[in-house]
This record gives sequence, structure tokens and C-alpha cells, in this order.
Amino acid sequence: MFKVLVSDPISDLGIQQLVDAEDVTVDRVTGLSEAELIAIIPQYDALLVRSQTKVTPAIMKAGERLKVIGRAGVGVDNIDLEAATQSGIIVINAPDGNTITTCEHAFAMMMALARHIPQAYAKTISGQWDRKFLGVELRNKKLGVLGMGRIGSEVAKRAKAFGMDILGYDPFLTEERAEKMGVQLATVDYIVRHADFITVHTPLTPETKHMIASPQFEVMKKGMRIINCARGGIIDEKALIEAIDQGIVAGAAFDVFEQEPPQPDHPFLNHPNIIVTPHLGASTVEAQENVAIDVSEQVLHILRDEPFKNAVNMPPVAAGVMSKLQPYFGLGEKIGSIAAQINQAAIKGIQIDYAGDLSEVDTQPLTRYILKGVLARHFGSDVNIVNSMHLAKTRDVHVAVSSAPARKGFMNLITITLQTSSGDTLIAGTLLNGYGERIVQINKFPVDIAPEGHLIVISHTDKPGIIGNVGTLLGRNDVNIASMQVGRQVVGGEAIMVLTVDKAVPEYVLEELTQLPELKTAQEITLA
Ligand SMILES: NC(=O)c1ccc[n+]([C@@H]2O[C@H](COP(=O)([O-])OP(=O)(O)OC[C@H]3O[C@@H](n4cnc5c(N)ncnc54)[C@H](O)[C@@H]3O)[C@@H](O)[C@H]2O)c1
Ligand SMILES: O=C(O)CC[C@@H](O)C(=O)O
Repeated sequence: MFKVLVSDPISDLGIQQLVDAEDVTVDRVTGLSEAELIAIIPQYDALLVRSQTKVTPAIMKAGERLKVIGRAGVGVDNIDLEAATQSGIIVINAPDGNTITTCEHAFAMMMALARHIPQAYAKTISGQWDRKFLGVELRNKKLGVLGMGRIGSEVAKRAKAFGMDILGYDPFLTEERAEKMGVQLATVDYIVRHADFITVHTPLTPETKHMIASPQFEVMKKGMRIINCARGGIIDEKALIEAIDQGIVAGAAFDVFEQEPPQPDHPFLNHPNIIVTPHLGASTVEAQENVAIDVSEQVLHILRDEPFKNAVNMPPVAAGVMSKLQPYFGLGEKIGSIAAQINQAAIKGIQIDYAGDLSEVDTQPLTRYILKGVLARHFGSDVNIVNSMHLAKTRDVHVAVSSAPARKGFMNLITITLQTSSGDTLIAGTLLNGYGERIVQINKFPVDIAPEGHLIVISHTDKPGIIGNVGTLLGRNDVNIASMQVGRQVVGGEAIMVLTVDKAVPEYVLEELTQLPELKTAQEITLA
């Protein structure tokens, strides 16, 4: 049974599929301090949060069973991604579910700003009939959109319907896409000099932090207005107050703050030219259901070891590619594990070659499984597909991947060469249609082995009587042989024998095997 903790207010309807799942129990406990969360997190397999819960390295360290953290929303700045990756915890978000809602909020803020609606409302309900609030039209005004991703693009679309001229900047915005959207592609400098309204829709990164600060305010068009419904800190709050005081900026609308919630004496609160909301961008019934449904679905997939999407700390993979690759995950992990069990010396590098059908897809998720298989001998359950690449890198294990369409006699082939301080070990495997996983090569020897359970890999000289001797010794020690394979390159030369046996082989039996004439090494390989 999987245990899921929901530690922020998340839509009931959205998490219903988790509640209904027979293999899941869901606990909802909100408003926990870090210490309280640390105390209860060890029992949970998944944590679902919005933006209130700060998921710190200490919480992740305490979450011994934690496999996934689901963020019901876009921004994951409340989750320490580096620590999650190191701990092998998958972080997923719901990037699409609140796009329209947040875009509409930004637009509502722009209109409220243009027409002083919050200020006029406050006056009116206090009994004053004050008709001096003079607004501006949006029509024919220049709107600068910084960050033309999901939300920024939707804002631009709506602004066009209002007759605004859109100036857009995004490092990924091409001239063609801008033209298609009816947006003038512009630099940040051009936008700050010419826009009547600016709205920011980027993530907060070292590059975007204070991307609008004193130098930008100094050159702005006098009387411009600015909106931030993305992340606190993209616009320098202190510099904005100065720009308003200097008469450069006529008004600002903020949904997000450098520190949330802001201190009661924050200069934005009660400022006549600034309107604020308490991070409500994503707060609609629809968006909250959407993001909770999306994230719950992915959490279920992850808990059940099924393909998933929207992992924030893993590169994205298209759903179609993921379902093509999934049948190979077990094989890849086993190939890695066999190589690391046969060659136990210090690993320097891993060469992975994909051939045949596998050369047509993005194999990076499969590479993660192979690395997991290799590294599990050293890291045990601490390695998983989230951190396997990271762990390889931190241990200076060079990973090289190649792929080629040539089939090499198989429709698909995974070959790994483990490069260690005592030499290389090569293992190749394939997925045979109708027959499942097969190991087809160990070093220079062709073999045909179903990789499961307990294997004994024996290297010996190709001489008559060896197979009989091995069988007799194992029989005498009550080790039942399920299958046997021998491989050699030349008659009488070096040879390999791989046996599948029904149970674990005691160490002394392996030792006795190596005492047999012409037998060099005997190793047990255990596969899950
Ligand atoms: N207020 C809220 O409640 C709320 C709700 C949802 C999203 N958000 C925030 O809104 C922002 C946008 O969300 P989204 O879903 O559109 O994200 P997105 O990833 O679709 O778009 C962000 C865009 O910013 C661009 N970008 C990155 N660095 C840039 C730079 N230096 N200059 C210009 N553009 C840059 C990216 O290329 C990307 O296209 C995020 O910060 C998100 O956390 C806030
Ligand atoms: O959960 C929230 O309301 C915050 C939403 C928003 O900031 C996001 O990044 O998705």
C-alpha cells in the first residue's frame, strides 16, 4: 500500500483518483512546520504540495520512502530540486492546468490598474462618491510581454483582441512564431523604452532576478504601468517604488512578492499607485482541479512504476517515446547489473551502444535504467532513475552513448562496455519478439540467456569433461541447474559457461568450482 501526504490545500475533486485507488491511502495535513513534516514524512511514498509547503533538503532526507513530490501548479521554487535529485526523488509539476487562469488574472490586474478599480472600490464602499479616478484605455497601447511561454502567449493573444500592440521577448521566441502570433519580436531594452504596459511571465532564475531594476526604470516611458503575476523578484521592488516616486511609473499590479507573505510594513501595501493580490494567479476552481488531477495522475503512475510525464528534475520525454522504451527498462537495468557483478573493479567509464530499432528513439530514460543497474552494486537502493546520471557524474564515471540503425543480427540491441581499473566487460542484450529478454553476448562470447534469478558465470578452457564436473559438483551441493549455455570462440580455447540455477549459491560452492581442473573463475550473478 502506498501512502500519500497532501500538505497544502489541494482540490478534493483533483485528488479523488488517489483517494479511490485501492493501492493508495491519502492523508491530508496542512499548515505543518518543517519539524512537524520531518517527523511524519518517513512513512510516506509521495508528497503533494502547492506553494505553501517549503520542501527542504532536511525533509527529503527524512523521507526515506519518498519516491515523488508532486507540485499542484507550475513553479517549483518551494522545492529544493538539487536535494531531490541527490535523494533520487522525482519532482513533478502540472505545467498546463493553470495557464489560462493565471493569464486571466494578469489581464484582470492590467485592466484594474488601467481603471483604478481597487482604489475606486475602496473609496466607494467607505461612503465616498469620488469620481476623480481617471483611467487609460488599453486600445492602441504598447504591451511588452517578457516571457512568451504558456502564460505570456495567452496574455498576448487576449491583448490583441483589446487592440494593443504587442512587443514580445523570450529567448525561445523566433521571428516566425512571433509573426504568426501577431507579436513584434523585441529586445528587453526596446520593450522597456517603448512599452506603455509591461507584464512579466518568466520563471525566477538568476538571469531573470531583477531583470527590471533601476537601469530599466530610468529609461522607461513616463507614465507606463507594470504587472507581475509570475514570481516575486523578477521586478526589483525597491527600484519600482523609486520609479513611482519619480513619476516614471504610473502604477503597478503585483500578485507575487520577493517575500511571501510580505511584511505588514511592505511599501506596496497601502501605496495609492500599487494594487496587490495575495498570489491568487492560479486560484480558480477550474485551475485547482486541473492541476490536482494532472499531478495525482502522474503520482499514481510513478508509485506504480508506470511511464510518467512532467518530471522537473529529469529531461522531458514524449509520451509516445516513453511507451516505446518501457519494455526495455528491465533489460537495460539487468544488463547494467550483470556487467557490474561480473566486473567489480573501480568503474572509470561506461560505453552504451544502442542498435536497430532503439536508434530511432531518444534513449536517455533507458540510459538512466542501465546506469541504475550498474551503480546499484555500489549505491544499493540509494540509486534510482532520477539520480543515476547525477551519481555517475559525481563519481567521475564517464558515460558515453552511441546509437546506430544497423541491426547486428537483432531487431534491437543494447551493448554496454564497463570500463574499469581491471579492464573492460561487455554485455549485450536484446528483446526478442515473443521470447522476452535475452543476454546475447558476454565479452567476446555469444550466448543466449534469459536474465532472471540466479546465474553462475564460469570461465574455463574448452576441454571435455568440464560440463560434467560442474554438474556433479552442483548436484552434490543440492544446487539444481535450470539451464546451461556454453560459448567459445575456438575449439580448445577460452570458453564461458552460464548456468541458471534455482537458488542462491553458497560462497563455498563457488570456491569449490574454481578448484575444478581447467576452470578459472566462477561468479554468481543475482537478478531481481
Ligand atoms: N501567480 C501565480 O499564481 C502563477 C500561476 C502560474 C504560473 N506562475 C508563474 O508564471 C511564470 C510563467 O509560467 P508559464 O507557465 O508561462 O511558464 P513557461 O515555462 O511556459 O514560460 C516561461 C517563459 O519564460 C521564458 N524565459 C526564461 N528566461 C527568460 C528571460 N531571461 N527573458 C525572457 N523570457 C525568459 C522561457 O523561455 C519561457 O518561454 C512562472 O514564473 C510561473 O511560476 C504564477
Ligand atoms: O499553488 C498556487 O496557488 C501557486 C500557483 C503558481 O504560482 C504556480 O506556479 O503554479
